[in-house]
Amino acid sequence: MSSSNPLRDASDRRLPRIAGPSGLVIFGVTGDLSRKKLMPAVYDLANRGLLPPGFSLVGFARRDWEDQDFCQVVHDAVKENARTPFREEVWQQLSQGFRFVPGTFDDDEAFRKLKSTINELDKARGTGGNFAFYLSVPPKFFPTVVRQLKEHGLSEGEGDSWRRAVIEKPFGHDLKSAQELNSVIHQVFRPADVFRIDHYLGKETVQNILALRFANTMFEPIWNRSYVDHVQITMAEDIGIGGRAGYYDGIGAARDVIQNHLLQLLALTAMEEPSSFDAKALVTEKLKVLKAVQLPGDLGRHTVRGQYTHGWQGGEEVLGYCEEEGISSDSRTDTYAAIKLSVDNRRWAGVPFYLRTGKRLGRRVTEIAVVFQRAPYSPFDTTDTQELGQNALVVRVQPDEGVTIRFGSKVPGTSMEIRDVTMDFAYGESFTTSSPEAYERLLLDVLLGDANLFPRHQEVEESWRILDPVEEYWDTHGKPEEYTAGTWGPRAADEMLARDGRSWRRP
Ligand SMILES: NC(=O)C1=CN([C@@H]2O[C@H](COP(=O)(O)OP(=O)(O)OC[C@H]3O[C@@H](n4cnc5c(N)ncnc54)[C@H](OP(=O)(O)O)[C@@H]3O)[C@@H](O)[C@H]2O)C=CC1
Ligand SMILES: O=C1O[C@H](COP(=O)(O)O)[C@@H](O)[C@H](O)[C@H]1O
Repeated sequence: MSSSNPLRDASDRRLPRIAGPSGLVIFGVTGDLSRKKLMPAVYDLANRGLLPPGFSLVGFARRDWEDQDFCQVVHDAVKENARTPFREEVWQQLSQGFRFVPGTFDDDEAFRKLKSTINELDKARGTGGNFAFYLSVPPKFFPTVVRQLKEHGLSEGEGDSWRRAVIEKPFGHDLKSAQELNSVIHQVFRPADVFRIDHYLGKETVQNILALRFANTMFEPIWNRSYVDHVQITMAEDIGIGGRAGYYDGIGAARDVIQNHLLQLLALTAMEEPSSFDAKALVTEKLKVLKAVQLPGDLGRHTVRGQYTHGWQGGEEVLGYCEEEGISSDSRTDTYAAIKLSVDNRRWAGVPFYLRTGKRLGRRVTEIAVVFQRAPYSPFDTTDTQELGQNALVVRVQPDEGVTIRFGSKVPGTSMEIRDVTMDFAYGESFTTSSPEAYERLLLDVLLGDANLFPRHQEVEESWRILDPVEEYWDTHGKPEEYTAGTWGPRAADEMLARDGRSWRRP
């Protein structure tokens, strides 16, 4: 590793791969995602020494900014949200490659300027003409931007240089639109150059599901219908929609995260062991599971959607969804969704998978709880086992990353009283290195052309196949049930599980 390159730091061995000459164009650079995640991730990658010295970043947005205004915006975003400490020498080298192109997505002149900017950067910084275009924009603009890239000769590099498209989620709003979008994108980019982002796959704890299951011997023998009672996958957020009304309204919780993040978590939890960890082997196994997923017959009893109303959170008064800026008072968008699914194969037949997500819930927590059946026979007095629940293995995806195993243990004393206890693995205690942010990992993978952690279009389409009937059912059956902000969602969600003799975990 060259000591003359301030962008490199040999101390970080967790992400040893370094991107070759390249640059990144972010469309929608003024948005929430860009500010909170993408710009800080670029800086963190540079700080860890994983970007090439001439790395370049082009922001595209409808602002009347000069390059130095853009630099200031990135600077502020980095200071606020980067994970690694601010180092002046890294910043100086990185920011020399920052350019800004003002314009809207239908502005041909702006795309011509983008092309000349990329050519200029190639000469000035040695990007090799290799550029990734990150579409961090409202999904309805994905086709327009992709077409503009083709129209202006940006989608293909010269010689052996590469051009890649990074598409945010949700990819379409149903199966049909996802297929249409796919066809537009594939008319422009080769399949290997399309990176559909699902940032949950970039999370360390999500990748660890595969390590937990397939690097160990003790879990796999009980990871099936003979031992598992049910699986609960929860993605709870305490935040509301922030300033994202334009994106969120009409999309709702199920399209926003069940179609992608939660179904990916389900696929990783339920899939068979892949023959290797390359993209093809992983997608083969994930796809088999997604194809086996079925909805219950009666969607009225086995799905629930909700919408938060005014309430209190962390001691602060918060608005109801329909009172948020940009949301109409009669919006029927779901901010909470819960769905029961089955995985109809030999391993999982009869084991329900319950998925739930919501905004303005009691706490921010994402977890996968594999809940085991009760022992078939108990030699203990029932009074002694009143506080013994079901064994469970909980993958704590965030924020308190780790794994918990819950089991019964004898309470010290002269009687045989048995109670639930937990055994915990916490990342913070077992490892001294902190996890890279998901977007950091994924951006690096894009620059390296490594598609392992990106869903393929077949997975995306299979996920829409699962969700479409639910959305159609909801469209024609009333409106979401209200829940007070700061609680754990609508009452109907508790009733849904109670009918099955189960209850949601209170993480
Ligand atoms: N925010 C998040 O936490 C996450 C977001 N995503 C995905 O990322 C994408 C972007 O989301 P997010 O950043 O939250 O959205 P925002 O609404 O915050 O940002 C959207 C961006 O697109 C620009 N834009 C919108 N309309 C136009 C237009 N007509 N012409 C030019 N620019 C336009 C906006 O520019 P302007 O400032 O001028 O309006 C802004 O830069 C979405 O696909 C979302 O699903 C995925 C995971 C997490
Ligand atoms: O994709 C999305 O994810 C975020 C939550 O991401 P996390 O990494 O903090 O769990 C969510 O807030 C947003 O609505 C959704 O689009």
